Amino acid sequence: MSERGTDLPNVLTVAGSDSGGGAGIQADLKTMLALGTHGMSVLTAVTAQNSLGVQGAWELPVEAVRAQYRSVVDDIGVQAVKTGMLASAELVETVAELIAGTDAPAVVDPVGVSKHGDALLAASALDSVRTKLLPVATVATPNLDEVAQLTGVRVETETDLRRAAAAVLEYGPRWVLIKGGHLAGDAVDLLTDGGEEHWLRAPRLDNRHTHGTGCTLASAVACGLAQGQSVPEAVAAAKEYVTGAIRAGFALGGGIGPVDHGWALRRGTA
Ligand SMILES: Nc1ncnc2c1ncn2[C@@H]1O[C@H](COP(=O)(O)OP(=O)(O)OP(=O)(O)O)[C@@H](O)[C@H]1O
Ligand SMILES: Cc1ncc(COP(=O)(O)O)c(N)n1
Repeated sequence: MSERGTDLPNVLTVAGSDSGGGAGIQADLKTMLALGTHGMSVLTAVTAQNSLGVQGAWELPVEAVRAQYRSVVDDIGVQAVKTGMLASAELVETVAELIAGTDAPAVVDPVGVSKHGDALLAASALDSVRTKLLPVATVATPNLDEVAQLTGVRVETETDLRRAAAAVLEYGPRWVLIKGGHLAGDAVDLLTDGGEEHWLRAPRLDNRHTHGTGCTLASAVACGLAQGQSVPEAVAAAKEYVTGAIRAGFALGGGIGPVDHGWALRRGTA
């Protein structure tokens, strides 16, 4: 491998900016750097955000999103795409159409609300997520609140994860990774394509600084796919990466601090 990293695969995030640097575009790009890929971004919205919550959010015009995407894909090329905050029905539909025309795997994190309960997607966009975005996903990565919003299935126990996965698969993603991070007990996620089932289990870490876990996990999956891993391989590696990042999460501001994206870069150098 060249020292300049010219062999790095290109990974694109289509997401919102988190001014506090813990989630959104910032989490995605840090993950992409830490996992040995070249990260690129299409900004969909700007949020004024910190460890206490989201103080404001502004969407970008559809033309600005489309132009960023075309600039990246037409010249540089992408080996994987990841989506996060898409804000409105119009943006969801635009991004779904752009992904459908791109020959690369897509990881769709159907971001609905922030950890503090701030809405990051208009209620009027849910139907577009179901019928336009989920069908173009190689892997969809909803958390339990997003599963409930999109399918009506409420998960209270690990066995409910199977029902949740089946309900999301009805909308057409090739794989679904249901994140059980909000359940009590171990942090258990279920990856399935309707045939294979992979249970991913990690001990629940007693660290309240977990801002950005979902963005980080989905970006890490996109990195693995861009590097040629299968979906189960990429998800297993991403789970290990996010678990390490939560373990190293740190206080910042007066509220919930971010996970530490750099932990894997420091592995073996301490
Ligand atoms: N306290 C914890 N200890 C270990 N793993 C956790 C913990 N909390 C979440 N996880 C894991 O982190 C990943 C992200 O899950 P989570 O359910 O938090 O997603 P999310 O709600 O989309 O994230 P976010 O709250 O950042 O939007 C999953 O693999 C989940 O199991
Ligand atoms: C721009 C943006 N995208 C996604 C999230 C979700 O992350 P979290 O649930 O950890 O707040 C966020 N807070 N902000």
